[in-house]
Amino acid sequence: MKVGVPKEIKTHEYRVGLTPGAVREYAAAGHNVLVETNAGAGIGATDDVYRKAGATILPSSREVYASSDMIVKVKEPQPSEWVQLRENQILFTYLHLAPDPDQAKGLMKSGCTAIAYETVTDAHGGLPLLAPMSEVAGRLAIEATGAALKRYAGGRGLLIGGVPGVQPARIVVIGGGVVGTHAARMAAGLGADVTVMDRSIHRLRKLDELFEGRVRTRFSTIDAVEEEVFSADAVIGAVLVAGATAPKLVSRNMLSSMRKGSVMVDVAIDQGGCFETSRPTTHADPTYEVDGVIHYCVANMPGAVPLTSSQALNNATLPFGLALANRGFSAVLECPHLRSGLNVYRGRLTYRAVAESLGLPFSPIDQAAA
Ligand SMILES: NC(=O)C1=CN([C@@H]2O[C@H](COP(=O)(O)OP(=O)(O)OC[C@H]3O[C@@H](n4cnc5c(N)ncnc54)[C@H](O)[C@@H]3O)[C@@H](O)[C@H]2O)C=CC1
Ligand SMILES: CC(=O)C(=O)O
Ligand SMILES: [Mg+2]
Repeated sequence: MKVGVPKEIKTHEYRVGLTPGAVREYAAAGHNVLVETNAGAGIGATDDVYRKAGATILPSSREVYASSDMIVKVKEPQPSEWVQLRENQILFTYLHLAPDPDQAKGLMKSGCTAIAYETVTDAHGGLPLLAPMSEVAGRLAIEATGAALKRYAGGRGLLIGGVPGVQPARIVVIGGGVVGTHAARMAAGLGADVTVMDRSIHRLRKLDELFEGRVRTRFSTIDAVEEEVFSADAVIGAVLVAGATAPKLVSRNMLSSMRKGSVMVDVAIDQGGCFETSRPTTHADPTYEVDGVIHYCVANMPGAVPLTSSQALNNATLPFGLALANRGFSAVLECPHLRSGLNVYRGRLTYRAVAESLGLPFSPIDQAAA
């Protein structure tokens, strides 16, 4: 199969769909990998490094889209990319369609077969292609918190861990999955006073065992969220209902009872965000203020550390990408985990939570592919 890797064009997105190491694996399996010139610049991988790994370098994304049977990316295609996708072409990347009707319609119109990393499943009930970037984003969320809490950035002027004799920051993490666990680990490691909230008692039990008393856990009800948020110096939004728009757990009204200069980091922003006042921001201008509360809502946080992130992402995507390259659409029909990844097929939405969030018709894959 011809596998295309365009350069990412989202603002400050430095990751790349296939690292040179992954290209070597595809080439060894007999595939022809077409890489846009400079696609690996953000991770310091030159065109020559890609050539040595077995890739053919093409001068622009136009040639890559025109010549490839499958496109492997990181971020959702931008409008200039929707129009280059076509029927029978496989798109393998993050999509986050639920809060993005234009993207969904763009992909439907293209006729392509779009598999979203974030809804591919594994045998343990996890999301193996979301997990590595959630690990990165969870850890970065605490770095973002530390930066935003600084006085010159508009924050309260608190050091996350305090110092002996002075209390640390109170950090509340809503959602105790992968992002939440990694945020809690970083925050506790810095000496913060950390509470993780979740609707899953199973997750709370796991976290209680994992952190051995260094992190408090709390079942997430409306009352409990209110109480925790009002006394927090920072709130991390880390909830997910796979494929669907994130539930809004912190309302605009609640902000007026929060401390001025406190910080809200909405990692769930790529699914629309779990705070009513969240709107997507970029690494170029990551924060804004509402009612004296600093908001950080960058939708591609791992793009800031592309060396770590591209490697971690490729480790996870490689077996699925190779299955797609080896068997084409049959891999989707045969593998239940890739099947869960299918969001758009020949103009139809094939993921129920996405269709419901967008208020558009849902077509089960068997019906869409019949
Ligand atoms: N902004 C960025 O750059 C990135 C954003 N993300 C996003 O972060 C979010 C979280 O991802 P993961 O941690 O991997 O998901 P996950 O599925 O591992 O964890 C989500 C947790 O939220 C909990 N939850 C669901 N509804 C809840 C509610 N109403 N109240 C409290 N808890 C609730 C679930 O029980 C689960 O434990 C996703 O939207 C993901 O796309 C992930 C990576 C990068
Ligand atoms: C998960 C995601 O949206 C990202 O890594 O940018
Ligand atoms: Mg994102």
